Amino acid sequence: MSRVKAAVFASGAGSNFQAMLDESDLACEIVLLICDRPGAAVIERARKHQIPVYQFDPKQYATKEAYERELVTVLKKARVEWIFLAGYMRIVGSYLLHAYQGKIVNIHPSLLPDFPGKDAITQAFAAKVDKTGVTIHFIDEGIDTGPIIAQQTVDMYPDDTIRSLTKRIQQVEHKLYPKIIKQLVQNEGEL
Ligand SMILES: Nc1nc2c(c(=O)[nH]1)N[C@@H](CN(C=O)c1ccc(C(=O)N[C@@H](CCC(=O)O)C(=O)O)cc1)CN2
Ligand SMILES: NCC(=O)N[C@@H]1O[C@H](COP(=O)([O-])[O-])[C@@H](O)[C@H]1O
Repeated sequence: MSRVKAAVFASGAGSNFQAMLDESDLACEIVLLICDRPGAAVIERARKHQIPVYQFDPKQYATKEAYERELVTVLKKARVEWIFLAGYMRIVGSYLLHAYQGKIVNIHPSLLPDFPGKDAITQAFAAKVDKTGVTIHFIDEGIDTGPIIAQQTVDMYPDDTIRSLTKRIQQVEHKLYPKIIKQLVQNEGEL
C-alpha cells in the first residue's frame, strides 16, 4: 500500500525539511517542496533528494487567492494529503486553508501563545525569559493561533546569544517535528 503523500512549504534554509528527509520512518512520503523564495537554500536540499520543487513568486500575482489556486491545483495533482509548513513566511489564506482543512501544520520557535509572528526567537531573547521552546500547531486564519499539537521547552542561559539559542531550538525542532508528523499521519490527525 502506498504511503500518504505530503508537501512541505518553506522559504529559507530548510533544516526542518532536511530533518524530515533524513527521517527513515516518517510514515508519509514527501512528494513536493513548495517555495515562495527563488534561490532559497531549501531548494537545493530538495534537488539533492530528487524531490520535485514548485517555486512561485507572490509578487507575480494580483492576490493571495490567485497563487493559492495554482498551489492547490499542483497539490491535488500530486495527491498531497498533508501540508507541513517549515519556515514558510507567507500567511496561508482562506482558499488553501479550506482546501486542506485540518491538514496544514506549522512549527514555531516559541511556546505559543508567547512570541507569535516572524521573529519569535528575537522576541524571547529580548524579553530575557528563563525558558522558551518549540510549538507545533494546526494553522487557522489567524497567525500562530491554531490548535496546539505539541510543545517542548528550551532553557535559556545568561550567556546565550541569539545564535546559541537558535541552535538549541532547532535541535529540538529537528527531533520533534518528524516525531509529530509520524504520529499525525499514522493516527489520521489525532495524537
Ligand atoms: N494562516 C496562517 N498562515 C501561517 C501561519 C499561521 O499560523 N496561520 N504561520 C506562519 C508562520 N509565521 C509565523 O509563525 C508567519 C509567517 C509570515 C508572516 C507574515 O507576516 N508574512 C507576510 C509577509 C511575508 C513577506 O513579506 O515575505 C505575508 O505573507 O503577508 C507572519 C507569520 C505561516 N503562515
Ligand atoms: N514564524 C514561523 C517561524 O519562525 N518558523 C521558524 O523558521 C525556522 C525555519 O528554519 P529552517 O528553514 O532551517 O527549517 C524554524 O526555526 C521555524 O521554527
